[in-house]
Amino acid sequence: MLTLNLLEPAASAIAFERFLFPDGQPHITIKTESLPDHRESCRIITRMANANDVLLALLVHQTLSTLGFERIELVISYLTGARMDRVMTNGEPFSLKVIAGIINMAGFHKVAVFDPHSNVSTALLNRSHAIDNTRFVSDAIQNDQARFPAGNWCLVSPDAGALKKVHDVAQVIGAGHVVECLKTRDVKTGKLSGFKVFDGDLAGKTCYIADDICDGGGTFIGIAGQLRKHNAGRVVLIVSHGIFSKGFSLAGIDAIYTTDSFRTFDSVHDSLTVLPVMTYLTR
Ligand SMILES: O=P(O)(O)OC[C@H]1O[C@H](OP(=O)(O)OP(=O)(O)O)[C@H](O)[C@@H]1O
Repeated sequence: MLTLNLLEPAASAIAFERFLFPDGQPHITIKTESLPDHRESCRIITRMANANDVLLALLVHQTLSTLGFERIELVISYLTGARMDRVMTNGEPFSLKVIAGIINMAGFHKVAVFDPHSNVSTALLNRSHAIDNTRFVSDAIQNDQARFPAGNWCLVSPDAGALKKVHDVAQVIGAGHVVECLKTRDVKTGKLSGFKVFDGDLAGKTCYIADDICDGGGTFIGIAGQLRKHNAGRVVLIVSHGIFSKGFSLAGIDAIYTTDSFRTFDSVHDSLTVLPVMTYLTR
């Protein structure tokens, strides 16, 4: 399908130029000479890491629609607001509902979201589906084992939110052992506590923690500390969306695998491997 690729402009079949006006407003000019005469369907691929990304996708939709495209699909590598999938505390917004409402107004024919935080994203976005993290997690484990051959290994679910997804991944990739963990986040302060590992002696197994997002990394530092108490071997973090707001050095984590779904990485830290998200967005 004809694609306008905001993630990788050089690979975009529909050519464009994008820039910011001096007041910060995003803008785009589509090179109409790159468009076919027959304009039926097309797809926009983008990250929605902030409000300007959301606005730009809507501007692109409006432009393509004006240029004659009837079926316009949207592929989102990272969806801002996906973590605010409920009203956390009285007086706070249900951000995901607001953002989904804005995207819905554009009337995309189909919307795909890479590893959304929860199924509330696809429940709120019209005609949407999730692209799961199975292929990414599988690639990360293969990549890691090629570099550090591991005898025994297990998949780790760091908290209740990740549990179902980790079991789904384990089934597809044939992971025999899933370690279930818990943490508690005080939604008023963001403070983490109560890290628990519901398993016995891990006997030096390599532990692959799989989750959607690493923000500050507190979840994974806390769980890695507990895994070590259970005699874990290498502890490896596999997260679809790497924010790394407090850097890439996470105590107790030996290696990190992520994608460029949320951000690009100018220089890559020794322990960090970035797999291109584009590989997982289209089949
Ligand atoms: O790197 P960190 O700063 O620790 O944040 C990352 C964690 O936060 C998110 O879950 P969240 O704590 O929002 O819990 P939830 O699954 O209950 O929504 C995410 O799924 C990770 O588990």
